[in-house]
Amino acid sequence: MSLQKIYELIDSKKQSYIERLHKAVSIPSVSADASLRPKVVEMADFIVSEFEKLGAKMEKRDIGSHVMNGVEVPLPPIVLGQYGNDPAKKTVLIYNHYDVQPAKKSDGWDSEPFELVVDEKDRMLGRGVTDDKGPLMGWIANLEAYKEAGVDFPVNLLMCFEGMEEYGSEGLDDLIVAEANRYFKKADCVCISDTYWLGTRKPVLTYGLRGVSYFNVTVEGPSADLHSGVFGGTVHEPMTDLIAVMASLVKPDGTILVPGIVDEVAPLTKDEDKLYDNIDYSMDDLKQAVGGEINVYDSPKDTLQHRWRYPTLSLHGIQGAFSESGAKTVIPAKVTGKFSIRTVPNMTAEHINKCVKEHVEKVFASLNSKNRVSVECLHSGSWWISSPFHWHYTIGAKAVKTVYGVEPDLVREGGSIPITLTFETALNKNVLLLSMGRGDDGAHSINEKLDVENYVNGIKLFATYVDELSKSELK
Ligand SMILES: C[C@H](N)C(=O)N[C@@H](Cc1c[nH]cn1)C(=O)O
Ligand SMILES: [Zn+2]
Ligand SMILES: [Zn+2]
Repeated sequence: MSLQKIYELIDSKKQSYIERLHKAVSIPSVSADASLRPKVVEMADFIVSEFEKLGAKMEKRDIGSHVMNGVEVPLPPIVLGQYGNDPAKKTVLIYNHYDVQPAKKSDGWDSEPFELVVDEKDRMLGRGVTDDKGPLMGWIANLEAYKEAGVDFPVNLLMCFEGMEEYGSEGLDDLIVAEANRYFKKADCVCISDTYWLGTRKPVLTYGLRGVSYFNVTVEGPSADLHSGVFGGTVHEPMTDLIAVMASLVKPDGTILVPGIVDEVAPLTKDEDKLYDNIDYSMDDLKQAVGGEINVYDSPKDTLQHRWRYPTLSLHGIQGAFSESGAKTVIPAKVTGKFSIRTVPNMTAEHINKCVKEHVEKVFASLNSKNRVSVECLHSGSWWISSPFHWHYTIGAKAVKTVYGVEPDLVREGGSIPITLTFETALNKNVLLLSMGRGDDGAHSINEKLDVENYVNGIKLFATYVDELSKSELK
């Protein structure tokens, strides 16, 4: 009965939830841009103030600084929080991130990325709406809904929000390990909402993530950019060398060409293969999500296996290269290629680093260039895999069934949340990934969106999840 009251209240407060997300989106908390670091801190302050208004005890933990492009920059704080401390109640630790990927209107957005708009299809557009400000605002709305409905919040909440997830979660590991038996001691389980449904129709529970190792490969030679008419063909050009190195990493069909990378990949067993048989996903879902018929594999099974359980290597960009419109005839003096490898069980960061370094140096040597090359791993985070048959997933599935009327699909995610494994191992507690947005939300892309329906139902899902957790025997 009280859940029904909360659902009605959530429905009636929809507009105010959209307004709160609007405010959050208007703070460009881009962790990868050092000049926007004050905005990341402003976002932390916004979260603290919203939770404090509801009576939560919040604090900001300073975790020092890091070096970005040769400059020392303060890291944004980790926001910790506590709501309720009743020994008779269960305690869940929630994690979200308040930083976002970079975005510029000129990337191809139809609207200003840092101004939330609701379109005619009732979709909210703006950077971070689905990744991960919508889910974070969803938790605030959940607390608020219980309070306004006059219903006692059924569990104790511990909170951990970071502002560096999109940049390798720097500094968070140490804090979690240090606080595992202090701030986080009472946690019975961990809930992370930073993933998406597989498609657009069916809710999911996510029990696996890939890891990520992100690399810079830099080629430099001349002391300054050169005129290509004067020097072209008479000097070794860094960009030509870099393109040769980048092209040696991966085939157009996605096959990784770095020797040794796949050596540690766990073989696919028959039982694991069967898990892919009944998942609600079609080639059309892929086409819709990417906006074109550009599939490498012809079956959903192969597509999902290459998203979830095989490594992939993607090329992201070249820093220092001419990239404006027009026709500048320059030979760039120093260029840095960026690529990442998504990792899976049982790959290790050490082995990947070694393989990449050896390969790049070998390919570069074969070019007989007089330029210099260097390789750097910017960050690496581990893959994570759990059991979807744990009691925590059972209550998550019950909550999904209550809100959506269907059993969730049990899925893995091709993306990475580097801190998940740290939570699981340091706290020795189960982690559940509870998704709010849909597979076509366009996280990290232009026109990132979150359907208002998913936002509202996501808030109801959080409300139902804490209710189910309060009734659970934790086994
Ligand atoms: C799945 C999650 N919402 C996400 O987007 N994670 C990022 C993490 C990351 C790592 N390096 C940079 N960002 C991702 O998977 O790309
Ligand atoms: Zn995210
Ligand atoms: Zn992200």
